[in-house]
Amino acid sequence: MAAETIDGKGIAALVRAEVGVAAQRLTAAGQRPGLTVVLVGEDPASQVYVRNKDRAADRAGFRVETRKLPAQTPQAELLALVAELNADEAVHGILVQLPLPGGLDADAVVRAIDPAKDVDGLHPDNVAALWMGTPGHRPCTPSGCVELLDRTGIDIAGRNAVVIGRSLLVGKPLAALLLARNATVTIAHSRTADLAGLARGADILVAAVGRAELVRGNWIKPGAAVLDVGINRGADGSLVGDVAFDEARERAAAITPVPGGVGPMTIAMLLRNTAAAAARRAGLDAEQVFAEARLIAAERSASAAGSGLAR
Ligand SMILES: NC(=O)C1=CN([C@@H]2O[C@H](COP(=O)(O)OP(=O)(O)OC[C@H]3O[C@@H](n4cnc5c(N)ncnc54)[C@H](OP(=O)(O)O)[C@@H]3O)[C@@H](O)[C@H]2O)C=CC1
Ligand SMILES: Nc1nc(=O)c2c([nH]1)NC[C@@H]1CN(c3ccc(C(=O)N[C@@H](CCC(=O)O)C(=O)O)cc3)C=[N+]21
Ligand SMILES: [Mg+2]
Repeated sequence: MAAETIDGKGIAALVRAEVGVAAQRLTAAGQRPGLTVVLVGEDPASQVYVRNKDRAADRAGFRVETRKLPAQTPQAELLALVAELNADEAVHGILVQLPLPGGLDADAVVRAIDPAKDVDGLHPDNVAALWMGTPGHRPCTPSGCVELLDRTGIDIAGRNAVVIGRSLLVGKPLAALLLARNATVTIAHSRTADLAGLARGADILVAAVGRAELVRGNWIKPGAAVLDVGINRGADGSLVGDVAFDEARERAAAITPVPGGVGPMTIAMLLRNTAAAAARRAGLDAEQVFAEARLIAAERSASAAGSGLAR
């Protein structure tokens, strides 16, 4: 039997609707959520991200801007921009697109971001908070993956999770989040022996590699949940994930497509982190703002459905 396709696009729309309600409340409290994305050079995956994020932020009622800089931008100029954004009261979230072009020191740039505005969750203070289980911004793609599992009703505790990929942006933080939810986590990478065999033990398999269709159907444990983070360009310019979708869906119980899976969730969680930063600036409890927004958003969609105006 073919797997359930996890509707990342639809679930992300729900999260964005909730964040939109929170944004109205925060705007009324004098803190309209503001997000600035810094894009240096022309990384293709970053361009997909920037395009989709602008529209989503706009619709959720955020102030959003993208600062585009040429690939030859000197380090000092990039650091000066970060300092300017740190000092700007209208900016609650700063995201510097990675990877940066050669010659720029991403580590130094990320360290320069005010941790409270580091909505990507990459500053060492936020990385430490993640592993310690204390409050801080969590990276967007990993938290989007967990949100997808939760909103699809897939259990995490006690299950074997295999995360392929160990980047600071995706693999490592996702492993930390799954561990915090009591999964038994294995992190795999380019030096892992018998990757296919390891994957076959996974109840939850995540591919965050950046190699089109690396994960084949016979790597999937029957009944597993498969999350495909990869964004690769096919020969015809289309987007392709790290999982051979048509093969994998024959064995998995649930699987995310590309596009329409993890990618839209990354954007929804970026907006949520930015709204959380605005809430804290307004002196409000972000979790409480979201809990209330969730109820209001659910009421609105129920009454829209009741009046025949389903979204
Ligand atoms: N959907 C979304 O929202 C997002 C998608 N992405 C996409 O996800 C993918 C991964 O991104 P990111 O984590 O930043 O990538 P990185 O290039 O930073 O990391 C890739 C990881 O994959 C591992 N790897 C490479 N080749 C193999 C292989 N043959 N077998 C096993 N492991 C391998 C690498 O191992 P090693 O460490 O040994 O080199 C590394 O740990 C990319 O396609 C990216 O575009 C990224 C962010 C968000
Ligand atoms: N500092 C930093 N943080 C990141 O989180 C980060 C980054 N740099 N650099 C690039 C990668 C890539 N990334 C994506 C986010 C959303 C989509 C996305 O919206 N995907 C849609 C695409 C839809 C389409 O346009 O066809 C989908 O999968 O459905 C893709 C890719 C975030 N990244
Ligand atoms: Mg996707």
